[in-house]
Amino acid sequence: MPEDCRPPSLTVDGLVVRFGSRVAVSGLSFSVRRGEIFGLLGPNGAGKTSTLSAIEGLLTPDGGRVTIDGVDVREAPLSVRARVGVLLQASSFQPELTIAQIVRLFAGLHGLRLDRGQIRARLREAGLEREAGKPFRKLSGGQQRRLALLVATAHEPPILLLDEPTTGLDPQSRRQLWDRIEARRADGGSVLLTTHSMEEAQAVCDRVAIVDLGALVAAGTPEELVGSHRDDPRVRAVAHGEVTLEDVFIGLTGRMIRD
Ligand SMILES: Nc1ncnc2c1ncn2[C@@H]1O[C@H](COP(=O)(O)OP(=O)(O)OP(=O)(O)O)[C@@H](O)[C@H]1O
Repeated sequence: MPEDCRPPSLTVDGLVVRFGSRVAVSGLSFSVRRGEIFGLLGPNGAGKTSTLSAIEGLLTPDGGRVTIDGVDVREAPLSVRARVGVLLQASSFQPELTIAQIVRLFAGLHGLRLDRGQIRARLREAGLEREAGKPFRKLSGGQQRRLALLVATAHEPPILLLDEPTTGLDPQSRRQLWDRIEARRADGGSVLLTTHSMEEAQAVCDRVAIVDLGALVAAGTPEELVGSHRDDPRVRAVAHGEVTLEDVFIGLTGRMIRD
């Protein structure tokens, strides 16, 4: 099947999320196909985390629909939990639990009983084998992120939601996480991630959506976005030379600092 004809596995259609009188997401629509890494880009407060929260069922949308393989997430929350892995912005675990205990515990929450050998194999894949007996509090930032990703994917969900997965990581840890995300794609998984890094969007995302004030501003492959906005005067005004994805992002969302 040609790549663009792959059926979407995750569809967000006219999503609205409000917090009191504040509109966090305002009629947002996009879809993520199987075997695709899709990036949600937007300034602080644009509504990215609220969108992920609505997809994973942590909050009830005030309008619109989220479907996973055609099933409305509000109608089948258990099926969503089985099909979606979530890596939050700040994942933390009980500081005194060992890494092996954490993996066993969270796999158990998904109904998986992992024996010692299976836990060891998963830790090895994540580059954490030597840390199996360490308490969580002793892990480095990169190790914590790798553990969080391992836990999020313990039940091998076909869809991954990653909220700023590489923020605060050193280049080595970041590259390793990219490799792991790309491996999920190679296995046919779908990945929706948020990022403030245009480098990351360009390096790993097949398509991106720029959102601002809860609404879609532009979507396409990073190359398409640069190509179609290269001559936009707002983009030209902020470019320092050859137009980049960051120029398009700032040109379309403005220079104003957000809260
Ligand atoms: N629990 C909440 N109560 C009230 N307002 C909220 C809540 N969560 C988010 N908001 C508001 O909703 C809007 C969207 O926030 P959201 O966290 O979704 O943005 P974001 O794009 O993820 O931002 P960032 O890049 O800073 O993480 C913001 O104006 C934020 O202040």
